[in-house]
Amino acid sequence: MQHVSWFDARTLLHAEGSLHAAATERVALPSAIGRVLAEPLKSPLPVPHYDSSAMDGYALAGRGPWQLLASQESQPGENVHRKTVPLEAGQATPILTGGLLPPGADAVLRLEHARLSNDGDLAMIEALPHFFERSPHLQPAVGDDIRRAGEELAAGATVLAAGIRLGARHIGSLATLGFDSLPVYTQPTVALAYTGNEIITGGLPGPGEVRDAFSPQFPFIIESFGARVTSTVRLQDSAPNFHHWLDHTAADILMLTGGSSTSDVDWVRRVLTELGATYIFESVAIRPGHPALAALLPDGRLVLGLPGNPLAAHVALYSYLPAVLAGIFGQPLAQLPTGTLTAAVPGYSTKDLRLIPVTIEVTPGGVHLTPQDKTRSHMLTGFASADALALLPPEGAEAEKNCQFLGLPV
Ligand SMILES: Nc1nc2c(c(=O)[nH]1)N[C@H]1C(S)=C(S)[C@@H](COP(=O)(O)OP(=O)(O)OC[C@H]3O[C@@H](n4cnc5c(N)ncnc54)[C@H](O)[C@@H]3O)O[C@H]1N2
Ligand code: MOO
Repeated sequence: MQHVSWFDARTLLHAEGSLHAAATERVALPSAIGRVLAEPLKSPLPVPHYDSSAMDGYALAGRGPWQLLASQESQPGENVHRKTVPLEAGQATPILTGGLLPPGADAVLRLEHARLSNDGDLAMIEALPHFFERSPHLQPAVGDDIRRAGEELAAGATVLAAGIRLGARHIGSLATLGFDSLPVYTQPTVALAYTGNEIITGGLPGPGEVRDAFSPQFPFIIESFGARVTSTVRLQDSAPNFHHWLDHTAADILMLTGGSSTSDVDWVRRVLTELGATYIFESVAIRPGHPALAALLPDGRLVLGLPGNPLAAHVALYSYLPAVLAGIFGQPLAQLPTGTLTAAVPGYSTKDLRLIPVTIEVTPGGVHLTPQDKTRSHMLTGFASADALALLPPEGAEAEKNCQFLGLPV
């Protein structure tokens, strides 16, 4: 029986994942959200990539007043941002925010800081002096309201490191740099099987029946970790059903809920043994969630068995799948942050590490973890509003104790 610590379970799975590094593919920008970047990205352009105006107003050359050169006629729908006329000292031309700075221009005067006048046939423009009381000539200084090419980033600068998980905000920034597609790791595939003949999927459960606490959200959680759920089935509890599912399901990771404990009706271990699976671990020294298992089938597919008790299953899902995926994506196993408990947690009867749902509050004084109640293995109401799982010793902990925690990002 390979009974391991929670830390060892994660380290073993991370190491196993590292042996199955994901392949790389290119995907269009919007499809890259949530994917893991496979190569570092360098900016193909300086940012901004051209000198432009930061405001609507007038591009100026030299000191004013300025002769206003009319902008060229434009057609409806035409991109006037590209249209410009070269300026000589003493000349100005209208410009829009983001418009290409004309050759010769050295500042921009905002529309609302300008006064138009006529000098004979010439249209003239001056700066309203009270807006420029701190400038030596009561007018814009060289560079005012100009965005210079490259002031944000030089061309070739690294913008993102390989291995980061791409969020929606990364995509906006990469679009401005001109990327159309990105190199990302392929998503490991996960097949899910839910067991439990007592489980029903809708309506009010009667005595001896239980509403399914996994299928409505497990695929979402798994995909938010960066994997792709390729199939889900509901297995009637039986060895032949499980055997058939393992034999006929193609996925990198086969994840089963329930049927993990050691009683006679639990056939999971029996079938795994029949199929010649090698255990990575058979149980973990934690509460809740000790009957979780991980095994390798002879063809390399990974089987993760999550306990049936709902909180135990969630604890196992958040503890182990991200560890495997980090290995597959070439990422280190995440370091666990620490925080202090705001209340004592009483001791427990076993010698196992406990993972207790907590809410997190961050103050200038530090990270505070408030233990939830209603957190026994079959309970989800405390976990539902928790932000993290605090790692606590079996003997419990006093308030103010510092402890590690595993974040619950989804
Ligand atoms: N004699 C022992 N009994 C149990 C032990 C033990 O060590 N000795 N361990 C207990 C612990 S701890 C856990 S956790 C469970 C693990 O049980 P299984 O993984 O075999 O899961 P089941 O027996 O199928 O179900 C347990 C429990 O969870 C409910 N369940 C299952 N699936 C769902 C679902 N999709 N949604 C909501 N609830 C679900 C199921 O109805 C049972 O109540 O074993 C303990 N027993
Ligand atoms: O360890 Mo069980 O998984 O307490 O619920």
